[in-house]
Amino acid sequence: MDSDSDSDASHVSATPPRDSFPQPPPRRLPPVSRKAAFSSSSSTKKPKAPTQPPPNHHSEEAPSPLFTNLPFRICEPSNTAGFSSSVSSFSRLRRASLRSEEKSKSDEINFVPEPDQIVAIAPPKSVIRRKPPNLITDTINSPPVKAPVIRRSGGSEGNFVKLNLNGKRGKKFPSKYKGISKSRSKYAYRGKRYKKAEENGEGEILLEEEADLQKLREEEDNGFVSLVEDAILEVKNEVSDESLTKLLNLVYGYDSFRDGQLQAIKMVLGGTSTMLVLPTGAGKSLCYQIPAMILPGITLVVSPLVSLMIDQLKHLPSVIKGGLLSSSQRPEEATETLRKLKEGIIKVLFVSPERILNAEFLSMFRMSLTVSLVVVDEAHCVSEWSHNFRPSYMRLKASMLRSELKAECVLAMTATATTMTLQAVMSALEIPSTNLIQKSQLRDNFELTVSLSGANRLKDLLILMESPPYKKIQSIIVYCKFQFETDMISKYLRNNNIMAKGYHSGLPAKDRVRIQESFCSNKIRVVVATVAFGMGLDKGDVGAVIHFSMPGSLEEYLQEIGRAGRDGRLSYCHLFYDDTTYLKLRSLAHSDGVDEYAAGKFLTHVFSSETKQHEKICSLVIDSASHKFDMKEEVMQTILTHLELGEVQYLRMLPQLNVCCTLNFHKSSPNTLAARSSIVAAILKKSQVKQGLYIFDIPAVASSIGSATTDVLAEIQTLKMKGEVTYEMKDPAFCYTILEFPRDMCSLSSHLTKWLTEIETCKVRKLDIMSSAAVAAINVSDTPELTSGAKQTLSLQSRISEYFNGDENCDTPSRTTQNCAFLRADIKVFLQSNRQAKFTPRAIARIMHGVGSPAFPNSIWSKTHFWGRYISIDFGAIMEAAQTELLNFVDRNAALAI
Ligand SMILES: Nc1ncnc2c1ncn2[C@@H]1O[C@H](COP(=O)(O)OP(=O)(O)OP(=O)(O)O)[C@@H](O)[C@H]1O
Repeated sequence: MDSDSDSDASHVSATPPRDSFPQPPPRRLPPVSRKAAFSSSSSTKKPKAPTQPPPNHHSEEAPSPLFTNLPFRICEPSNTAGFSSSVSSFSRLRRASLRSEEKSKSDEINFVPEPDQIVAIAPPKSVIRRKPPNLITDTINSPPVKAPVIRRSGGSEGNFVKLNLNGKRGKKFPSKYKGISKSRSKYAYRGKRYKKAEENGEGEILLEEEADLQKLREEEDNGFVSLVEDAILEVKNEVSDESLTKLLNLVYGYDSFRDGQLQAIKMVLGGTSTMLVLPTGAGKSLCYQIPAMILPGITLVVSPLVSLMIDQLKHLPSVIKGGLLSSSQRPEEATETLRKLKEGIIKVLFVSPERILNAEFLSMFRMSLTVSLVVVDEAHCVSEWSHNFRPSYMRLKASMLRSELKAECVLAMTATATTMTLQAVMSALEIPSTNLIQKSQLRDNFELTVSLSGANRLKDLLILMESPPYKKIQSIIVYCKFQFETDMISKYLRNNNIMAKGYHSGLPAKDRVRIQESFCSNKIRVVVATVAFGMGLDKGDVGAVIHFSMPGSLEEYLQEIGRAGRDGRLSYCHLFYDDTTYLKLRSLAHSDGVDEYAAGKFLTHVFSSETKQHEKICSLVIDSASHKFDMKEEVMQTILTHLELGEVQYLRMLPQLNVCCTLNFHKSSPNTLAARSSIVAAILKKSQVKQGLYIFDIPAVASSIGSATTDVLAEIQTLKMKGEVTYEMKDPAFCYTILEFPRDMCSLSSHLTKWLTEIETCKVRKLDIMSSAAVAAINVSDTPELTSGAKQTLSLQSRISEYFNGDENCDTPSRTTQNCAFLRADIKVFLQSNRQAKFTPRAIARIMHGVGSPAFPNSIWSKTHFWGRYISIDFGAIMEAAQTELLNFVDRNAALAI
């Protein structure tokens, strides 16, 4: 997304259409009933108190008179019934920006979960409640007893991830255990007492006192650990509701499981691969954390974003030791984690999909480690029909997990999957349909409203935020689509005395961490963010999520509103809808599409005759290939991954590399070094010498002597350390070795194009469905018995339910038109005035939609007055018209040439 992820597509510009759509009349906004968001599992439920409405995030107030001028009106929530969810239960290829998020974060990650650094001690009673991070359910009837938890001096939390960006070690995240800070300040005070006491000659007495205290602490630590051990043993002896609830209570302080948790935990403990669909904030993490305590081997958790992994690691209870491995980690960090894994210190390992099947990782598992459970978090990423397909998730096919990791049990978890996505995920992970646990995908503590927004959306936002209930809400996220919008909106809000900060993946990691922390500690009231903010964010008291721009799909909408109301209280989600944003997003949805012609050219290059040597290391320089085939980097990567992980394994991907190296010899002569090293000899043989500098292609050198590229890199690094050489590397490239040549290149390229076109169509359909749900909510008919907020909520709830449970492929009306009288004439003029360029129908359609591509970048093509002119005409229709005009153009020129 990364999103993580979080691409926010702001690199692509699209000009607004000349003709805007006629806009439906403005509607009014909402009230709704209040209801607790979660229900606990039946077996462990305490007798429920009569249903209480969830408390609001604001104090109630009459609607502001300001609202009379608005295109919408916000009413106070009433106790209207009908809020119970009848609902059961991004396909942008966002790898580049997800990677950039991973890269930028990698330098900041410093994993230091020392064993036994934190020890929580329990009172000598049998039931201790750890501080529950979030008191969500109405099932937690009694206030948790505070455990007298003490952290050993100098220790850190069990799974604390250091992001020591401001140099204030250990102050980045608030302690999970409030008691800890108290005890720390007690010791700080004791330290002062020591100084004084030493001065008074009483030092020895105090030292004795301290030793006693230390002993007591250790005894208490051991007390808690042994209590947990006993509870684990009890579950091992008999997996029952009682034994599991006891463990839950002891470790997390919760009285009961939420709906779906107990069932999932029991299935996993029974070794049954399970697909778990629970809404955002429902507590999916607990469904692998508890089994991880009980199962004998390691629990591997595959996560799409490093930021998400850090977050999950941070939130592991201290009794579960965790670790993290990602491709963006520094080698020392990875080595340290691997050491801890080998020593059995780590019980839960978070790993990126890229790392999970890497050779070093696998060899370790084959030799000594047992995997009891593989957890596929955000499992929708496995499917190309999801809103957030990650090609690297294709590595997680059950057959590969079985053969490579000997993993028998898989737990796949998501909050947002349509029936089609679920089927694809379950089939890839070989989870039988009977092993599906699916609860409503939408929590019922949301008031969902939509209003039509015109040219002055900023003003609309301000009016909304200054009106009840938003006025009194302490914690708000405003989502927008483009990075520049985050700065613009947050500045506007600040100028209007609302404490707001912008957040997007382009910000330095340090700033992102600071903003998230300030938001979590309520120093910032509003974060204005792109999709980069939020995944996994577990801040209980976010009271409102406002969509300044519409999301690209109902899945994205659900994920983003899912940041609100995680404490179970009624929360408010408002969406500003406008046709301009819808059309811009629709155009962008076409930016990853590929024509058969381009796919064929690409495949021919990948399997070019030069590379017809098995096990030869081939490379594809990203920039030049991207320009040559007019394909974005992430699209090329998707195709290569498909060639590696599809039905036939045509190639094996190798780590990406800067392939062109320029070497300067300083001390010994090149020949002297070549006599000592076969790698240097190969370098001399394969180099072009320019002005005394040796320029060579690393994969070519490695292939010539049957070595790996990493060996060549290691050799030149060693020479550099000895002062023998200096070097520079450029041209990042995909590297691969060919395992099998396609027998029929044409059918392979047509198969690939069909697949990529289906993904493109799916993405556009998701956007149309989102738009249609928003417009339906705006147009919801007036019925006197319900307030407009309640009606809009019901309308959106039913659309969401239909979408996630029904047929996603059903026809959804598009808000684009099929043709325009001047289109073909304009394409003709465009071709005549740009005779020098070689266009494809897709390239012309992109220009007419105002979408840049590697070969036709905005920086150049946005200057033509055709740029974005036909954004409201269906992309496919423009491609067809362009195809006809291109053929006419070629015929005409051929005739002229004769
Ligand atoms: N049985 C329970 N009782 C009370 N609180 C719980 C329970 N289980 C989990 N929680 C709390 O619910 C919150 C959300 O949990 P978690 O982060 O696992 O949700 P999630 O389902 O993974 O959400 P998302 O999909 O948005 O990441 C956490 O603060 C967690 O401690």
